[in-house]
Amino acid sequence: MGRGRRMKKQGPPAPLDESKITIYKNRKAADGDNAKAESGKKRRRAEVDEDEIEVKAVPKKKANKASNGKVEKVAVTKAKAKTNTKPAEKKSEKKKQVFQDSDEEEGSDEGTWETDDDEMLDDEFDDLEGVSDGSMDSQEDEDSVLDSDDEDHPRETLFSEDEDLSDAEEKLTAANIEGLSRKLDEAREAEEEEAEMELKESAMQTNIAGDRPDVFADAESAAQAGLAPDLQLMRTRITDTIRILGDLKSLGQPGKSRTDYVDLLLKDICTYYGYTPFLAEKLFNLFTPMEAFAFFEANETPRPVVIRTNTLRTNRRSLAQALINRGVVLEPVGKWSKVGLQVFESPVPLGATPEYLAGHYILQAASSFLPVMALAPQPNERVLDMAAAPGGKSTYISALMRNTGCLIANDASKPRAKGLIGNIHRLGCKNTIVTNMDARTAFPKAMGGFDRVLLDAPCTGTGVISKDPSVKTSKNERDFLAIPHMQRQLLLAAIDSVDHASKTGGYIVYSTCSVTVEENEAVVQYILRKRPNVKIVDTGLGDFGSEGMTSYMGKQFDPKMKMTRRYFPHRENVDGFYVCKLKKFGPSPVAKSTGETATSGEKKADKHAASADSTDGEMEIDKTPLVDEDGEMMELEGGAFGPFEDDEDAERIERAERNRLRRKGLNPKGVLNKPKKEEKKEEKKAEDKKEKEEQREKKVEKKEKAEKKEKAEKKEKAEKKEKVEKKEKTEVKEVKKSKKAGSKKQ
Ligand SMILES: C[S@@+](CC[C@H](N)C(=O)[O-])C[C@H]1O[C@@H](n2cnc3c(N)ncnc32)[C@H](O)[C@@H]1O
Repeated sequence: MGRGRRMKKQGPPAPLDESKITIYKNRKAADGDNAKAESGKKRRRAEVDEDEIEVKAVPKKKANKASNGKVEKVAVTKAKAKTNTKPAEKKSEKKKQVFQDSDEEEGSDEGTWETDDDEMLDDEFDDLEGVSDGSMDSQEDEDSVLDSDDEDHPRETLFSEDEDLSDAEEKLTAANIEGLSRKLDEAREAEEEEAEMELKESAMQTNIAGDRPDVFADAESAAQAGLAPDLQLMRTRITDTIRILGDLKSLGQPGKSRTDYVDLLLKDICTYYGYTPFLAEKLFNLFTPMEAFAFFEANETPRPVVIRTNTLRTNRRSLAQALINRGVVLEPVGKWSKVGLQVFESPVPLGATPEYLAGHYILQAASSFLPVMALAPQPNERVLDMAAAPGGKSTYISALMRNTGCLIANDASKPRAKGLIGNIHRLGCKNTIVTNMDARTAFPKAMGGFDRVLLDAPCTGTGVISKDPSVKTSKNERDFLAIPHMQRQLLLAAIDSVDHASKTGGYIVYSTCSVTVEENEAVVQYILRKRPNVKIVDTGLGDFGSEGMTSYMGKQFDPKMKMTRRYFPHRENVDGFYVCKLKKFGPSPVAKSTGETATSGEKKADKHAASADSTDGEMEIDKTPLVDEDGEMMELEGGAFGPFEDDEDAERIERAERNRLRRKGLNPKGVLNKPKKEEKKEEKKAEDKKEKEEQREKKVEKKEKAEKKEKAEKKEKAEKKEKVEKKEKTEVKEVKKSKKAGSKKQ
């Protein structure tokens, strides 16, 4: 799992600039060499002291030999060979067994491990405290993660009391300062050298040294040649175009506008990375050209493998110790979490170890810890996880609640709900009830009054393209209308299911694994308008991640949108994610037609509001100004940003559908009307069929009745006949008897 060794530590990034991109490329080019060099290096291994958990550095081979009695061959994934490797080829680098998807796995039942509960729980709750304190890790030098120089960074400290490697690695002592600075100098020199080489190389390829690069001529000649695109040249053109866009005045061709360059860049991005023009543009618009490039690049590499310690069964130190004993190379995921472990290398499949089967951990992307940390569920609360399968977040919630109170883990998909049940059993969550309902209509009708609700909404998945590259081509205009529509309905139901008077909570966390504004800030903006009884509050996730957007493409959002958090693969080296925390401070508004007032009982009001809003969107909103807990007027409308109306949505969806058909070369009228005619025909057919069936049923009934009657008549006849025969027989007998008696007398 050499690739794991190359993985960047998860944490805030260094600022992006052009040189960063060059470095990025160099790093890739150098990966091959580095990987080789590294395989020869000493590897991290550990031995665990009986009393104290200590991780000691042992040469890899030696450690393996010690544990297995022979030298194990440690798989080293080949680093990407060249910077110009086609992304599709890069992806063919299949994940190893160790990357098994926890979604699929239904675990065995509870294990028999006994752990020190207090210790585990303290560990976990320290974590939350740390989060709300806002103490976040700063970006750590990649080298500090990848290199395990035994002398400079004694591994004893890895899982020592504070459970954090980074502290130990960052600590300078008189003894190691010289070694450390020499190492840094060497690394910088090597990097500079490589950057220079790279520049020379790319200048040679395009003959642009010192000139205004003519990327258009380059593209044209490539098109004229009629050959398959040269990906190496295309990549160079992409970086050149980005460079030109950064200084159009001095680098741009006369007569060419910014739009011309952006169009060319988007075209190249579509070809190079394999996106549809629609999605490429949508994602490109989120960033500066240079950052967009970094984002598209990051989508081509897998994120680090992370496991979450299940504190209901063990603690992170014990788990790390057990896995290290199996030859797994790992380290804490970062200061921001005390339950996450980043796995660099594993000779055993992580989804099949005895610890896994005993429910000591779950394979879970680091970013998906964040919504649960923001939710901060407390022991003895009533919590709802609206879209819970396969249960990564539900099981974490349950652990934070220390298996007390009650967690409703709901999912609309039955097969996925089965996987959820499996994980809940394996991880030993005893405070959890699984339900299988459409949350849009089920909550709060079926259940309400929760202290906290998590809505980890179904989304387009633009944050997890590295895991599911099909998103690049499968998500269209229609999806970006229909999915946000569903997200809004779900979020309204989530809000209405919360008890605003909860003594401990009253919070809703909304999250998606998508980076688009339509699914994130725009959804939140919509519900702020529809539910003036909620406000955005701090997620408690500190500085990790970036602020939510307060404006986008000329639209303004609520200024508090800044408090929501965004995470990106190229910035934090985690899956793309969005987290928003809301506080409900009053009952949900009610429909005026009912004459019900907001004071007539919150649960009743919420229930009504949800059913009205979630189903038909016809509800009238009580616009009575609301003040927040501090007596301040709420900012509700989010400036110039227009409302999202359901009717408008329907129209947009129809328009998108018409465009889709036109693009396919079909006549929308013909196609869209056809189903209506066919629908009528079908309806008629169905009616006829039903009628026929009814007639047939009647016939059968009649027949059955006739048969019954006939049977009864036959029976009656037979009985009568029998009676007559019996009577005749007795008469004959009597006659005979009397005859006999007469003859005796004579
Ligand atoms: C992003 S996934 C949830 C992942 C989950 N929170 C976890 O951490 O494992 C979204 C889930 O929403 C479910 N879903 C989709 N529509 C739903 C609805 N109307 N009501 C409830 N669940 C829904 C899907 O079946 C899917 O499992």
